[in-house]
Amino acid sequence: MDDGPPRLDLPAGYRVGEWTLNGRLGAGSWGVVYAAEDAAGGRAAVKLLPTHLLPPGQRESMEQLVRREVRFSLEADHPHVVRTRAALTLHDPHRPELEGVTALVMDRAERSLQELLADGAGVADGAGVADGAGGSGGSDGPGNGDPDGPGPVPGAGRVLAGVAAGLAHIHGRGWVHGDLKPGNVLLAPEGEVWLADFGLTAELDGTHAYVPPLGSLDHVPPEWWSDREGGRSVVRPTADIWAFGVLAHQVLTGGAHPFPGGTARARALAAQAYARGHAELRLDNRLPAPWRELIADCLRPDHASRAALGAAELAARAEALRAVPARDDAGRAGWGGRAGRAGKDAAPSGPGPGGASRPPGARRRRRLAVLAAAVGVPVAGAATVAGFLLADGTAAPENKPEATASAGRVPGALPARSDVPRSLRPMLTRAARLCADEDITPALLAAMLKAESGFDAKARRPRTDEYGIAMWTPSVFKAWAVDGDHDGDKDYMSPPDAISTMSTYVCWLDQQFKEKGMREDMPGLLAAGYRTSSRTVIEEGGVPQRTRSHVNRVKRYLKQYTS
Ligand SMILES: Nc1ncnc2c1ncn2[C@@H]1O[C@H](COP(=O)(O)OP(=O)(O)OP(=O)(O)O)[C@@H](O)[C@H]1O
Repeated sequence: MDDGPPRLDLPAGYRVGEWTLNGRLGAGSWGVVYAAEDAAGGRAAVKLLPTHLLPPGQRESMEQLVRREVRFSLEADHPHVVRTRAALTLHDPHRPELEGVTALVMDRAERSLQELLADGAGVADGAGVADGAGGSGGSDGPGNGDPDGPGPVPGAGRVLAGVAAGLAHIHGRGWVHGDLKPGNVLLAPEGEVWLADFGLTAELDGTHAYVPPLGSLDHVPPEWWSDREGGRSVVRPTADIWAFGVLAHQVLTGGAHPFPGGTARARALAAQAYARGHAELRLDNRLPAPWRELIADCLRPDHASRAALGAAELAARAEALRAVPARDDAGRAGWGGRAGRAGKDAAPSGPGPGGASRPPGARRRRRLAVLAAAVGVPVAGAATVAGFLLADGTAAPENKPEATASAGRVPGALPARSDVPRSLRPMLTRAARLCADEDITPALLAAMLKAESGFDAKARRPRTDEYGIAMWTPSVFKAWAVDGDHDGDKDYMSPPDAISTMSTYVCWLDQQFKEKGMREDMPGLLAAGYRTSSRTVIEEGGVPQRTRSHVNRVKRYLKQYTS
């Protein structure tokens, strides 16, 4: 990163809309970012994008990028994407240099992943923005550092799971981020992980999009160098998958790039040699096996072979690995992050299938074993985004929702007599099995469906853009979609797809709330989160008033189904 030509030095106290600037946080290639506070003293960050200070030759394309950045920043809505609160155009007769500057007001992070890596290790990040830019400082690549050298960044698994979930959201919306690198991953004070910087984000037109040939040389895939049309780069979602592989390697090794070389250009050449079959992929030998497999899948040499791994599956696998110690030598695992519940159970007792470990505990053991087996193989139609998720490859007997290793009824299994349509029961059971957390039960899903649509597969509420049995908003569904009936497509009007997707989404909500210490009244929180968003529930510290009557209905039905 450099400090970019257009510098805007604004004093502390300067007002941008309702926000007061409070010192500069940093500058990227074409943006300057300031700390800011809103009228109530809330933290914010303001990014100024001063295209008009650029020479006329660059201005037009930069203006296009700024328009893109504004659009995608405002449209993205996911807990792992930085929230953009406003986009303003500045005008100040006393400061002509600000005329027409775009200001993006965002939630403020503590620092970027790049800064975290740089604190603990000599690290490679973006190497300039233009094709042909020189290298930035960086590591020499894999395996050649001190074996006791820099460890994984604190919370490596959590950070990577967050990045992958953000990416799954972006791809689910039909976009490519286009500039995934540690400098564009923000870490917030409460441990949140946010993807940021949509300057190179593009909407896919079919399978690909075109962007100016800009980006981090350390994170662009090998085909980036040759895939050009009319001076623009062809980008596909697999470019982000490659970038994730590089970034994951860096995060898990404290900064080592997966390809050898003292400069970004040299590392890029090494990646191209590998892509042409002239060199093997040699990942750092300290990586634990399941992470190594995932990174190797991300770094497959060409777009076509990489395309087997979609971002939703990537997110599911990263989520499953969040608790795997970030180094193979468990004694030294530099694991600063909080392990999730599955993490505690998955304390290593030796590598299992795919290198993952076997936890104690009957119900969870079976489920996590399935998960471990799923790691490293494509999990068609079953891998999902949420925490604690599994590939549901081991189908339970269809009409025996209660079937488990133990006798007796499982908490949350549907009673034999209830108003839940018979045809939905196996679906509900299978959907609940997608989530290994015991809060997510067939009974809870049934109660939510009844409150959402009254079990009506054709339900529609066009005014609020909600459809089908689980009342999905199509664009939101797209970001989470699961092919519940394995028919090759994901359709919010199809009950198996809608219900499986509801389960994975609710599973993820459950995890978000627990991470924030919210454990009381989980069915209420989940029903409210499903109606609004995790962020709304977390910000309001519980069930928002406006969802109370809906939530009470869900709880009433749940009581019927569990009493
Ligand atoms: N929301 C935020 N909260 C805190 N810091 C931020 C935020 N957004 C950006 N920053 C910091 O500001 C600096 C510059 O931001 P950013 O990288 O987005 O600019 P840029 O011009 O798009 O950069 P580049 O194109 O080189 O990636 C970075 O160091 C980043 O850590």
